[in-house]
Amino acid sequence: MTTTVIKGGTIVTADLTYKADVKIEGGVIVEIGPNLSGDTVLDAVGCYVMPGGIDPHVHLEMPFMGTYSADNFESGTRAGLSGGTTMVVDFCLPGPDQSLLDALTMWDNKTSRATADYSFHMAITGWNERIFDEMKTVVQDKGINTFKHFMAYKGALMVNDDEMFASFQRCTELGALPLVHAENGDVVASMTAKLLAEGNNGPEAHAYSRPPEVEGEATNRAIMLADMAGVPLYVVHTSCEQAHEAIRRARQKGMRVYGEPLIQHLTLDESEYFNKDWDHAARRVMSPPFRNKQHQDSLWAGLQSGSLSVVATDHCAFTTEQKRFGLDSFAKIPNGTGGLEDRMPMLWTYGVATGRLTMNEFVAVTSTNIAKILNIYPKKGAVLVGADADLVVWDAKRSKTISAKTQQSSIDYNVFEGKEVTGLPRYTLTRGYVAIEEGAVKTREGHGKFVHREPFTAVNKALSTWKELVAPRKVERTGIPATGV
Ligand SMILES: NC(=O)NCCC(=O)O
Ligand SMILES: [Zn+2]
Ligand SMILES: [Zn+2]
Repeated sequence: MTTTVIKGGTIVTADLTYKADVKIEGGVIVEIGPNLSGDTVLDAVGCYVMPGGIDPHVHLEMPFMGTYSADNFESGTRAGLSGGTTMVVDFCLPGPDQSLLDALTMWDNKTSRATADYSFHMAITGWNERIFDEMKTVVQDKGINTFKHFMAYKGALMVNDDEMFASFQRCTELGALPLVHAENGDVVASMTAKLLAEGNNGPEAHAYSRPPEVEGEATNRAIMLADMAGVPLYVVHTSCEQAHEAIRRARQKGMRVYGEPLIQHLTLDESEYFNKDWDHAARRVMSPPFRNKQHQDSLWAGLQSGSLSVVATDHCAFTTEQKRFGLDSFAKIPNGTGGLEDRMPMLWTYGVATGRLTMNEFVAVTSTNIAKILNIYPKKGAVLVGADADLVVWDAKRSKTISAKTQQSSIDYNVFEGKEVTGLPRYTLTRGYVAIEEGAVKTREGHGKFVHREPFTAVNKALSTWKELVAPRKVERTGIPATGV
């Protein structure tokens, strides 16, 4: 078997920075040390060698709001690799009354052209005995240990508290981790109707219909339900202080709750919605919406202090033409933005280069933390012997101006258009294959493989042991007074 050596670089992991070469054979790391040699040598002098990024929140070819998100598993994973992301996790969304397993077959069928590894979260969009039963198959046979719950999108993907609580309890039994999109869907529906009735139909009203309180309330509710079910919780796209506060408080009380801010919320603010150009504003419509600077500061602080764990993208890209479905009503603008290609360079530029994050924290929040949360560490998220050679050779001096004209995503704009980023891959390797080389795209369609994820043991077991210890117990009494005396 041929070998590849990444030579002369500085390895940066979530907890270490040191000079060493990395030798790869058969798609995995086989040796780390000085003066290694191999059949192919990749020059990493002056660069950092880091675990490839993992984006745990993407929607490729997602059926949503009467259309499909524009990037598929080929263009989406190609965009990811181009920016240093070597694995994505998409969401399998069963339709009303659809079997989870049938939905999974549909999602499997979308992936044949994936250029990087991927996995799925399974969405729970209703509740019945079949879902209860199939969750076990999903976890034990299909390699999926995460279940997503939408607390918003009333009349579509949304589940109610009783359904969500039942699913959380099932997650406890199965060693699975529930995820929530935390916005109060009833309140959003009511505010949307009011805004439209008052003639507020532009994209800016999307933000008015989903204030931070809507997110804070739902985040807190989900945390309380998870605590009562005795299960950890992962909150996707945490965008504001109210939601962050709920997560912070829960973590201080010892609860295992993970928060995931998006690169968009960290770097773009609500002023985008007041742009006079309808297309500009509509292209940035996503849920939750962009917030103000105070909320952004809160998210950065969360990443620094560890109360927030992961930076994702929620990549769900719609073309301008698709966004125009909502010309007469913001409620019909497909929700979602792109970001897969830009997450790592944007976070490096606005995080590491500004001193807000260390390089090791960068690796933690783009790769290692989520690998641990998803139970795929150290196969992914690590530079260790035996780990998959999903690696990025990061050139902190390489720069570019983000532009839709040169991006990999198939849409016709980029929400980060015009931003100067410094810090880009020199090479991106997916299981040892060099897919990106000095900006040249050499991705291989069909190279990407499904990443099987085993159920959780440690945290779920600890929580259920504790729950059992403090479970309600009937007090056996003697000398009970006779009735009627
Ligand atoms: N976030 C968004 O606006 N679109 C994608 C679906 C979701 O994650 O809520
Ligand atoms: Zn969402
Ligand atoms: Zn999403």
